[in-house]
Amino acid sequence: MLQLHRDRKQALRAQRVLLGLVAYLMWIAVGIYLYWIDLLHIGPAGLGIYFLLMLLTNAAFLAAVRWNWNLRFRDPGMTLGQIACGIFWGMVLLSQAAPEARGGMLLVFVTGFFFGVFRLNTQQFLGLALFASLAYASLIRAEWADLDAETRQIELAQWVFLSLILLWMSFMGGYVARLRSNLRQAMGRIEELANRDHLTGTRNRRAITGSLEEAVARAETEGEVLTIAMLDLDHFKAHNDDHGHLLGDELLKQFVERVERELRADDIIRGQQDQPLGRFGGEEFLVVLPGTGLDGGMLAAERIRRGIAELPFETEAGAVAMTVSIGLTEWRPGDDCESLLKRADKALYEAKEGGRNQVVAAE
Ligand SMILES: Nc1nc2c(ncn2[C@@H]2O[C@H](COP(=O)(O)OP(=O)(O)OP(=O)(O)O)[C@@H](O)[C@H]2O)c(=O)[nH]1
Repeated sequence: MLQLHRDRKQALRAQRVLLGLVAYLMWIAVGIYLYWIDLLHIGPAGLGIYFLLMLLTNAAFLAAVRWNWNLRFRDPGMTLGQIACGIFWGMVLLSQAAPEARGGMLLVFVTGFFFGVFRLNTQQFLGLALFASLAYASLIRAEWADLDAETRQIELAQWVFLSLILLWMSFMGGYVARLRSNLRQAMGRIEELANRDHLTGTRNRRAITGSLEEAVARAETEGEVLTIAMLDLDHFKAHNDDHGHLLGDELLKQFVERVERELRADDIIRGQQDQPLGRFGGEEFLVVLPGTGLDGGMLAAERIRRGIAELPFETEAGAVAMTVSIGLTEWRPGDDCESLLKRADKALYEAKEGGRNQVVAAE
């Protein structure tokens, strides 16, 4: 597929503008055919200028997406504007066509409304339908005096049918737009569920590994520093054995809350887009700190360690003291995710061996 923009959403919008171009080309074919069978009032020069101006509006929409001017609008897809332009250009050609050609032309004309399905709600559809209906009414009104009785009847009938079809399309389009919005919400929810750890509510292994892969790629291509920390609760099995699995679960949840609080309060990490913590496995957690070197990572890890050890956790079974061991390492040239994780694991093992409740940076 033609790559129209580096940004995925903008590329989609540009594709829609090109779909609009297809509709305009279809309309141009209609114009040429009508001219050929002598059902148009304008000559080749007028027709050429008309086609050119029409295509220029389409090009303007494409340029707006290409150079991101559209992002300042509430609807960056510019759906309403594009359809309104389509209606305008449609009406211009309809006004230049012989009355007997208009019935067929209207068939092609209404297809432009399908673009509304991408974005518009029922009210906006109705607004456009009203605009098109009034435009056609004023077109007939302007020619009324020159039309014979039979043509007047036909034109009136066409206007009524056009208005009815547009009304129907407005409700249908609004319905599809609602379906689309429900679908988008459901997709968002599914994505959220796919990335959350159901017990602690923090990001799961899949999500945090995704962040790690992106950070490693940026370290490789842009030379951005990166530090990761592997966290493992100390003697967690004993807590489970002493108080039961449910209390263990409660401790894990409270642990995550505390770590997230410490990370949020950290100046180095605060500006990050994604939450840097994820549950890697049972009582093991990974913190990914892109843009942070080993010194900054050390400060963050120490802060977490202290935040866990300084106060016992309040539970139904009373206060439970917990500590955490942390293995830390910085990205080095040639590292991939696996080598980085392996080194962090090794440092974590040393922290455990060294007596737990401590942070060890990899050699
Ligand atoms: N309650 C609860 N326990 C879990 C969960 N996931 C893992 N565990 C427990 O975590 C414990 C991990 O024990 P070990 O790997 O022996 O480690 P440890 O007791 O923390 O000891 P060190 O890591 O050496 O300090 C096991 O008892 C697991 O059953 C969970 O989701 N909920």
